[in-house]
Amino acid sequence: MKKSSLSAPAGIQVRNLTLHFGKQVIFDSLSFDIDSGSFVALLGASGVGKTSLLRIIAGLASPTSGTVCGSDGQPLTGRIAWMGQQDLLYPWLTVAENITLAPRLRGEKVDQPWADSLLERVGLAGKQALLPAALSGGMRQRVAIARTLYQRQPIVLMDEPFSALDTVTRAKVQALASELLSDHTVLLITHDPMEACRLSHRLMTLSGHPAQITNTQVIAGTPPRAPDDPHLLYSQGKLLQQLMSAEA
Ligand SMILES: Nc1ncnc2c1ncn2[C@@H]1O[C@H](COP(=O)(O)OP(=O)(O)OP(=O)(O)O)[C@@H](O)[C@H]1O
Repeated sequence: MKKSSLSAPAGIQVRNLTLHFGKQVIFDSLSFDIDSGSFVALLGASGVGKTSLLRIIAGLASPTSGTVCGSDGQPLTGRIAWMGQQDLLYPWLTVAENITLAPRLRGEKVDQPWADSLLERVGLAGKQALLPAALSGGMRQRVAIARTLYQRQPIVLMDEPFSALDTVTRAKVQALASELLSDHTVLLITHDPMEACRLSHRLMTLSGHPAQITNTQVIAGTPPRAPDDPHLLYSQGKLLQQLMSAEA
Protein backbone atom coordinates (compact mmCIF):
# COMPACT_ATOMS: atom_id res chain seq x y z
CA MET A 1 0.00 0.00 0.00
CA LYS A 2 1.38 3.37 -1.02
CA LYS A 3 1.45 6.08 1.58
CA SER A 4 2.11 9.77 1.21
CA SER A 5 5.75 10.73 1.53
CA LEU A 6 4.88 13.94 3.38
CA SER A 7 7.21 14.85 6.20
CA ALA A 8 5.51 17.85 7.82
CA PRO A 9 2.15 18.93 6.44
CA ALA A 10 1.05 22.44 7.35
CA GLY A 11 -1.22 22.87 10.34
CA ILE A 12 -4.27 25.15 10.24
CA GLN A 13 -4.43 28.60 11.81
CA VAL A 14 -7.86 30.18 12.35
CA ARG A 15 -7.94 33.76 13.62
CA ASN A 16 -10.87 35.93 14.74
CA LEU A 17 -13.34 34.17 12.49
CA THR A 18 -16.79 35.74 12.50
CA LEU A 19 -19.78 34.50 10.50
CA HIS A 20 -23.18 36.17 10.23
CA PHE A 21 -26.15 34.87 8.27
CA GLY A 22 -28.42 37.93 8.26
CA LYS A 23 -29.01 38.72 11.93
CA GLN A 24 -27.87 35.27 13.05
CA VAL A 25 -24.32 35.29 14.46
CA ILE A 26 -22.96 31.76 13.98
CA PHE A 27 -19.56 32.50 15.53
CA ASP A 28 -17.80 35.63 16.65
CA SER A 29 -14.01 36.00 16.80
CA LEU A 30 -13.25 32.30 16.79
CA SER A 31 -9.51 31.48 16.98
CA PHE A 32 -7.76 28.12 17.21
CA ASP A 33 -4.91 26.07 15.76
CA ILE A 34 -4.76 22.55 14.39
CA ASP A 35 -1.20 21.31 14.78
CA SER A 36 0.75 19.95 11.83
CA GLY A 37 0.11 16.23 11.39
CA SER A 38 -2.60 16.01 14.03
CA PHE A 39 -6.02 14.39 13.67
CA VAL A 40 -8.68 16.53 15.36
CA ALA A 41 -12.38 15.72 15.74
CA LEU A 42 -14.89 18.58 15.83
CA LEU A 43 -18.15 17.88 17.66
CA GLY A 44 -21.18 19.91 18.64
CA ALA A 45 -24.95 20.07 18.43
CA SER A 46 -26.72 20.05 15.10
CA GLY A 47 -26.88 23.59 13.69
CA VAL A 48 -24.09 25.02 15.88
CA GLY A 49 -21.92 25.86 12.86
CA LYS A 50 -19.51 22.95 12.29
CA THR A 51 -20.11 22.59 8.54
CA SER A 52 -20.01 26.35 8.05
CA LEU A 53 -16.63 26.44 9.80
CA LEU A 54 -15.23 23.56 7.75
CA ARG A 55 -16.45 25.13 4.50
CA ILE A 56 -14.70 28.39 5.36
CA ILE A 57 -11.44 26.55 6.16
CA ALA A 58 -11.79 24.68 2.85
CA GLY A 59 -12.22 27.96 0.99
CA LEU A 60 -15.74 26.99 -0.15
CA ALA A 61 -17.41 29.85 1.76
CA SER A 62 -16.31 33.26 2.99
CA PRO A 63 -16.46 34.43 6.59
CA THR A 64 -17.89 37.81 7.55
CA SER A 65 -14.40 38.59 8.88
CA GLY A 66 -11.29 36.81 10.08
CA THR A 67 -8.58 34.72 8.47
CA VAL A 68 -7.61 31.11 7.80
CA CYS A 69 -4.13 30.09 6.68
CA GLY A 70 -1.57 27.36 7.12
CA SER A 71 0.70 27.22 10.17
CA ASP A 72 3.40 28.31 7.72
CA GLY A 73 1.47 31.54 7.12
CA GLN A 74 0.65 30.56 3.52
CA PRO A 75 -2.86 30.14 2.05
CA LEU A 76 -4.35 26.64 2.19
CA THR A 77 -5.48 26.75 -1.45
CA GLY A 78 -4.36 23.68 -3.39
CA ARG A 79 -3.36 21.76 -0.23
CA ILE A 80 -6.77 20.50 0.88
CA ALA A 81 -8.82 17.38 0.18
CA TRP A 82 -12.45 17.96 1.12
CA MET A 83 -15.22 15.46 1.77
CA GLY A 84 -18.63 16.98 2.42
CA GLN A 85 -21.78 15.49 3.96
CA GLN A 86 -23.11 14.70 0.48
CA ASP A 87 -20.97 12.34 -1.57
CA LEU A 88 -21.10 14.69 -4.62
CA LEU A 89 -20.35 11.89 -7.06
CA TYR A 90 -20.96 12.83 -10.68
CA PRO A 91 -23.76 10.51 -11.87
CA TRP A 92 -22.46 10.29 -15.44
CA LEU A 93 -18.92 9.25 -14.39
CA THR A 94 -17.94 5.73 -13.36
CA VAL A 95 -16.62 4.93 -9.90
CA ALA A 96 -13.03 4.97 -11.22
CA GLU A 97 -13.56 8.27 -13.05
CA ASN A 98 -15.11 9.88 -9.96
CA ILE A 99 -12.18 8.83 -7.75
CA THR A 100 -9.56 10.27 -10.08
CA LEU A 101 -11.48 13.35 -11.23
CA ALA A 102 -9.70 16.13 -9.30
CA PRO A 103 -6.16 15.16 -10.39
CA ARG A 104 -7.38 14.56 -13.97
CA LEU A 105 -8.87 18.08 -14.03
CA ARG A 106 -5.41 19.34 -13.04
CA GLY A 107 -3.95 17.44 -16.01
CA GLU A 108 -2.19 14.86 -13.84
CA LYS A 109 -1.66 11.27 -14.92
CA VAL A 110 -4.01 8.76 -13.26
CA ASP A 111 -2.34 6.43 -10.74
CA GLN A 112 -4.60 3.47 -11.48
CA PRO A 113 -2.89 0.99 -9.10
CA TRP A 114 -3.38 3.49 -6.24
CA ALA A 115 -7.05 4.00 -7.18
CA ASP A 116 -7.60 0.24 -7.46
CA SER A 117 -5.90 -0.48 -4.13
CA LEU A 118 -8.04 2.15 -2.38
CA LEU A 119 -11.21 0.69 -3.90
CA GLU A 120 -10.16 -2.74 -2.68
CA ARG A 121 -9.43 -1.41 0.82
CA VAL A 122 -12.89 0.21 1.06
CA GLY A 123 -14.48 -3.07 -0.02
CA LEU A 124 -15.36 -2.06 -3.59
CA ALA A 125 -12.90 -4.14 -5.63
CA GLY A 126 -14.22 -4.76 -9.14
CA LYS A 127 -16.74 -1.88 -8.98
CA GLN A 128 -14.59 0.53 -11.06
CA ALA A 129 -16.86 0.54 -14.10
CA LEU A 130 -20.17 1.05 -12.26
CA LEU A 131 -22.08 4.32 -12.27
CA PRO A 132 -23.06 5.83 -8.88
CA ALA A 133 -26.75 5.00 -9.52
CA ALA A 134 -25.86 1.30 -9.21
CA LEU A 135 -24.45 1.76 -5.68
CA SER A 136 -26.07 1.85 -2.24
CA GLY A 137 -25.71 4.97 -0.04
CA GLY A 138 -22.93 3.33 1.98
CA MET A 139 -21.09 2.25 -1.18
CA ARG A 140 -21.30 5.77 -2.56
CA GLN A 141 -19.88 7.12 0.68
CA ARG A 142 -16.98 4.66 0.42
CA VAL A 143 -16.28 5.88 -3.14
CA ALA A 144 -16.22 9.45 -1.79
CA ILE A 145 -13.76 8.37 0.94
CA ALA A 146 -11.55 6.67 -1.68
CA ARG A 147 -11.70 9.86 -3.78
CA THR A 148 -10.57 11.92 -0.77
CA LEU A 149 -7.72 9.56 0.11
CA TYR A 150 -6.64 9.26 -3.55
CA GLN A 151 -5.66 12.93 -3.63
CA ARG A 152 -2.87 12.60 -1.02
CA GLN A 153 -3.31 16.23 0.01
CA PRO A 154 -1.48 17.28 3.19
CA ILE A 155 -4.65 18.70 4.77
CA VAL A 156 -7.87 16.70 4.84
CA LEU A 157 -11.27 18.08 5.92
CA MET A 158 -14.11 15.59 6.33
CA ASP A 159 -17.73 16.23 7.30
CA GLU A 160 -19.34 13.08 8.78
CA PRO A 161 -17.54 10.84 6.26
CA PHE A 162 -18.58 7.50 7.80
CA SER A 163 -22.20 8.28 8.71
CA ALA A 164 -23.83 6.00 6.09
CA LEU A 165 -21.72 2.90 6.82
CA ASP A 166 -22.80 -0.15 8.77
CA THR A 167 -20.94 -0.77 12.05
CA VAL A 168 -18.37 -3.27 10.82
CA THR A 169 -17.65 -1.50 7.51
CA ARG A 170 -17.38 1.75 9.44
CA ALA A 171 -14.77 0.29 11.79
CA LYS A 172 -12.73 -1.04 8.84
CA VAL A 173 -12.89 2.18 6.81
CA GLN A 174 -12.08 4.27 9.91
CA ALA A 175 -8.94 2.16 10.40
CA LEU A 176 -8.01 2.63 6.74
CA ALA A 177 -8.46 6.41 6.94
CA SER A 178 -6.46 6.52 10.17
CA GLU A 179 -3.61 4.55 8.58
CA LEU A 180 -3.49 6.54 5.35
CA LEU A 181 -3.89 9.92 7.03
CA SER A 182 -1.42 9.35 9.85
CA ASP A 183 1.02 11.90 8.42
CA HIS A 184 -1.60 14.46 7.39
CA THR A 185 -3.36 17.31 9.17
CA VAL A 186 -6.98 16.22 9.54
CA LEU A 187 -10.13 17.96 10.80
CA LEU A 188 -13.10 15.59 11.04
CA ILE A 189 -16.69 16.52 11.90
CA THR A 190 -18.54 13.74 13.64
CA HIS A 191 -21.55 13.25 15.92
CA ASP A 192 -20.16 9.94 17.19
CA PRO A 193 -18.07 10.15 20.42
CA MET A 194 -16.71 6.62 19.81
CA GLU A 195 -15.50 7.57 16.32
CA ALA A 196 -13.98 10.82 17.60
CA CYS A 197 -12.11 9.06 20.41
CA ARG A 198 -11.01 6.16 18.22
CA LEU A 199 -9.42 8.31 15.50
CA SER A 200 -8.26 11.58 17.02
CA HIS A 201 -5.31 13.02 18.85
CA ARG A 202 -7.51 15.83 20.10
CA LEU A 203 -11.21 16.68 20.42
CA MET A 204 -12.76 20.12 19.93
CA THR A 205 -16.33 20.94 20.87
CA LEU A 206 -18.26 23.84 19.38
CA SER A 207 -21.19 25.08 21.45
CA GLY A 208 -23.33 28.12 22.21
CA HIS A 209 -24.75 31.02 20.22
CA PRO A 210 -22.52 32.50 18.95
CA ALA A 211 -20.53 29.28 19.00
CA GLN A 212 -17.25 29.02 20.90
CA ILE A 213 -14.73 26.22 21.26
CA THR A 214 -15.72 25.07 24.74
CA ASN A 215 -13.65 21.94 25.11
CA THR A 216 -10.34 20.77 23.77
CA GLN A 217 -9.27 17.40 25.08
CA VAL A 218 -6.13 15.49 24.18
CA ILE A 219 -6.60 11.71 24.04
CA ALA A 220 -3.70 9.56 25.20
CA GLY A 221 -2.42 6.68 23.05
CA THR A 222 -2.11 6.33 19.31
CA PRO A 223 -5.03 6.20 16.86
CA PRO A 224 -6.75 4.15 15.64
CA ARG A 225 -7.52 2.93 19.16
CA ALA A 226 -9.15 -0.44 19.73
CA PRO A 227 -12.83 -0.24 20.74
CA ASP A 228 -11.90 -1.44 24.26
CA ASP A 229 -8.82 0.78 24.61
CA PRO A 230 -8.98 2.34 28.12
CA HIS A 231 -8.01 5.81 26.77
CA LEU A 232 -10.88 5.60 24.27
CA LEU A 233 -13.39 4.46 26.88
CA TYR A 234 -12.38 7.15 29.35
CA SER A 235 -12.42 9.96 26.75
CA GLN A 236 -15.69 8.76 25.22
CA GLY A 237 -17.48 8.87 28.58
CA LYS A 238 -16.05 12.27 29.43
CA LEU A 239 -16.94 13.64 25.99
CA LEU A 240 -20.53 12.41 26.16
CA GLN A 241 -20.95 14.09 29.56
CA GLN A 242 -19.51 17.35 28.19
CA LEU A 243 -21.77 17.28 25.13
CA MET A 244 -24.81 16.62 27.31
CA SER A 245 -23.98 19.42 29.75
CA ALA A 246 -23.32 21.82 26.83
CA GLU A 247 -26.89 21.09 25.65
CA ALA A 248 -28.49 21.29 29.12
N1 LIG B 1 -26.05 29.52 3.47
C1 LIG B 1 -26.71 29.72 4.60
N2 LIG B 1 -27.58 30.76 4.72
C2 LIG B 1 -28.22 31.00 5.87
N3 LIG B 1 -28.08 30.25 7.00
C3 LIG B 1 -27.24 29.21 6.92
C4 LIG B 1 -26.53 28.88 5.73
N4 LIG B 1 -25.74 27.80 5.98
C5 LIG B 1 -25.98 27.45 7.27
N5 LIG B 1 -26.88 28.28 7.83
C6 LIG B 1 -27.34 28.25 9.22
O1 LIG B 1 -26.18 28.31 10.04
C7 LIG B 1 -26.34 27.47 11.17
C8 LIG B 1 -25.19 26.48 11.24
O2 LIG B 1 -25.30 25.54 10.16
P1 LIG B 1 -24.22 24.39 9.95
O3 LIG B 1 -24.66 23.57 8.79
O4 LIG B 1 -22.87 25.00 9.90
O5 LIG B 1 -24.39 23.56 11.31
P2 LIG B 1 -23.78 22.15 11.74
O6 LIG B 1 -23.25 22.32 13.11
O7 LIG B 1 -22.81 21.66 10.72
O8 LIG B 1 -25.08 21.22 11.75
P3 LIG B 1 -25.24 19.64 11.48
O9 LIG B 1 -24.52 18.94 12.60
O10 LIG B 1 -26.73 19.44 11.55
O11 LIG B 1 -24.66 19.34 10.13
C9 LIG B 1 -27.72 26.80 11.05
O12 LIG B 1 -28.63 27.56 11.80
C10 LIG B 1 -28.04 26.95 9.57
O13 LIG B 1 -29.41 27.03 9.36
